[in-house]
Amino acid sequence: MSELRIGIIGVGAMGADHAERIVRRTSGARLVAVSDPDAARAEELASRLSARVVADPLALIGARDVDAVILASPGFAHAEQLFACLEHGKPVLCEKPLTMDAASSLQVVEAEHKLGRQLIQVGFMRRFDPEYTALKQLLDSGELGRPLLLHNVHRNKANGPGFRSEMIVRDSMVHEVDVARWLLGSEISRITVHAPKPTSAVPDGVLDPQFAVFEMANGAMADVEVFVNFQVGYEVRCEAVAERGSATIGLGAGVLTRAAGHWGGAMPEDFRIRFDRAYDIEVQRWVEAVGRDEIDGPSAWDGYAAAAVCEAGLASLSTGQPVTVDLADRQAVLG
Ligand SMILES: NC(=O)c1ccc[n+]([C@@H]2O[C@H](COP(=O)([O-])OP(=O)(O)OC[C@H]3O[C@@H](n4cnc5c(N)ncnc54)[C@H](O)[C@@H]3O)[C@@H](O)[C@H]2O)c1
Ligand SMILES: O[C@H]1[C@H](O)[C@@H](O)[C@H](O)[C@@H](O)[C@H]1O
Repeated sequence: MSELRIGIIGVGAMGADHAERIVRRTSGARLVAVSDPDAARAEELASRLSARVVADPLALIGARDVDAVILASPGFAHAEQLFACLEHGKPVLCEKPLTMDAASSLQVVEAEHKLGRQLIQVGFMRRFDPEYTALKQLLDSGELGRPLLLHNVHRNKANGPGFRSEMIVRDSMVHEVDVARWLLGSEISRITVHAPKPTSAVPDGVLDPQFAVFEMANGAMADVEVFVNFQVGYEVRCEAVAERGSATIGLGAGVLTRAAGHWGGAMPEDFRIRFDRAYDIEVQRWVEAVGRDEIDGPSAWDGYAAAAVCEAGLASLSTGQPVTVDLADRQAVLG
């Protein structure tokens, strides 16, 4: 197969990281074009990585020498750019969230379904992280019995003052929404989001941290703490409790030391370090799947289901009450 020619839209933190990944660590793929309203940022990256700049993201999607697209623009730009990818029949790896709300996410699912081929993969990279995949295999093996509970912790060192309460649900908690659906093999039927008195590190009105409880359709439950201004470092943990045992991941990436009355190791600064291997595997497998005219990871439906849960989560956040998730019937939508 000839090399997959990739265009990247949005080259901020994540898009620039993916650009380096395509150029330096992905086989069978080549970066040909980038697009970003920050022209200087796009120019700098493009000249460093020998790609070209296309000012208009929709023109990049339509370009004849772009076989596939990585969307790393902010979530509010995804819907329009996804529809353009579908229109041009271009496979797309779309960073989460799929779109900003359940209704537009469902429209994306329906538009893709009409085409009769899966072109959209969503960037829920935990599904490619070696620790998460080992946990998934262990749970699926049945060795520990039926999974009953999932405890999740998701902490970021810091986020700018513009990172509002709803973004903590839609941009951060959405990862654990997908993890719970994937690890427990069930949709989330009800969500409750609580918030304690916020950390003094955030502006008035921002609810950080948040604590959510997911009730799964199969009777299991999951909880998640999301704290995006933890100040210390990046920490993502998950413990599954099953009938005959439990398993925890995310405790000790790297060397753990015992010295001077302390036990521990280094903490990564952010997601690019903690999930570096997951992103590499995600992108490599996506490139190979596109060559087979397939996707190999979270689908548009997974992006939509997560959006529907987050929408219910936002409603719960404002009242503290449980909110039932309004999810379309999968069979009716996808046949
Ligand atoms: N999977 C993950 O772990 C992970 C990690 C970080 C970010 N993300 C996702 O990646 C996306 C980008 O996040 P980021 O942290 O890189 O943000 P960022 O702010 O660092 O970068 C976003 C870039 O998009 C550009 N942009 C703004 N509007 C645009 C538009 N309409 N079209 C194209 N580009 C536009 C900005 O100029 C900026 O360069 C978001 O969807 C975010 O949720 C995912
Ligand atoms: O967009 C980012 C990204 O998804 C990270 O993986 C997550 O830890 C952050 O909370 C979020 O803001």
